[in-house]
Amino acid sequence: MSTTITETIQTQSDTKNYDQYSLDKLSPYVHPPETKAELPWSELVTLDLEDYDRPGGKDRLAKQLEHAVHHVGFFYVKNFGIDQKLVEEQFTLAKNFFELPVSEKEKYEVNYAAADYNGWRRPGRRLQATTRDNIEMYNFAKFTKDFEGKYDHPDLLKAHLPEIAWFQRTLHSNVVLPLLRLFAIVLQLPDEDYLVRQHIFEEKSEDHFRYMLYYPRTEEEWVAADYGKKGGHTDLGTVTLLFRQPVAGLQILGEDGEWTWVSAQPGTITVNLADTISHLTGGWLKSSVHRVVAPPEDQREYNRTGLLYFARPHNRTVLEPITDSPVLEKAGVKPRFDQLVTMEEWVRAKQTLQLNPDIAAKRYAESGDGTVEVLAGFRDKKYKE
Ligand SMILES: O=C(O)CCC(=O)C(=O)O
Ligand SMILES: [Fe+2]
Repeated sequence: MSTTITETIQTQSDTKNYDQYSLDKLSPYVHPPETKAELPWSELVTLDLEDYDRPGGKDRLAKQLEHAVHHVGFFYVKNFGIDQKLVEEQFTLAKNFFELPVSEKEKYEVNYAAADYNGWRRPGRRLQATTRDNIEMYNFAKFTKDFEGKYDHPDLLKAHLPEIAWFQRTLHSNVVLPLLRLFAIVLQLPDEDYLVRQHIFEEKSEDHFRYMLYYPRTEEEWVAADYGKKGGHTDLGTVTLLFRQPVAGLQILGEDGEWTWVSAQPGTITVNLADTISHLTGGWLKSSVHRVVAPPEDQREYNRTGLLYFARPHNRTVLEPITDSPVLEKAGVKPRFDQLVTMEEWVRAKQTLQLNPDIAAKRYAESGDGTVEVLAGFRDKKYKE
């Protein structure tokens, strides 16, 4: 089934001559140098996914995760079965995409009003303190039958859709699904595949793969943006995968109320748990608050390029706490909504706020207490510092 889609994409690509976009003709992405600054780094565990298929490996990894998923919400994975060269190629595609003229990129612009994330999101739509954001993105929906023909792409990316589709699908099978089995083991679910079955790649869900770019700012601009310190948020899906890149900026809010910096461990993906997995466990699995702040001074001049994958359950999933987990039962977790809510409703509600800053600002102003009701009694809050 998967190959059919990939083959279709391949056939579509082949009807046109995309020679000029072959990787050897693109300007290669080069990682900026690492910072020499001494920063308070987060202490995160690293899961070696090579251990997953060895005897006893899953239990060992689940043990290693126990604290991280309940108290921290962030960890690294390594040895996830994607050649580093293919990762570098995705960075190169991202770089070359962002270098296209605006007149080309805006043909693929996100439909903000429809709360549709996929496509190109232009920088500067969101207010950050007293200035505009410096972030540009391009999101790819899953390459599955539900989205076939729905989104067009610039030729540069069309020339590489088979690789992009493969990359996205492989992240799902090599990282997301194994992690969901490990979470099930941590929760002591009788069925290790319980969460996996809510995340079947071929079924309709809003997972997406993203190229992201943070533009450098002058000192004046950083002052106006409050150094990004007010950008604390949680992500809306199941887990977010963030490829290693060296420009520091990502910070996590710890249980002690202190922000620490996520470091760039070569060959890793940084994983954070997000809202949906938290909803499914009544908050027991931690959707961690994080933000991206001004890089240390020796890295301020560089573009900060990101490759991310956002995993989400099927749209029809009901976001109630799982009932057959002894761990959740013992903790006495409660539903986080005051009525039954599906993933589709949750995505629309939270994405409407994320994509339409004016609507979000108005609703925060109306509530007056720094929080906003996203859906059915569940509230998000603004982090001031
Ligand atoms: O770029 C990063 O390091 C994190 C980005 C992020 O938090 C997000 O896109 O939700
Ligand atoms: Fe985030």
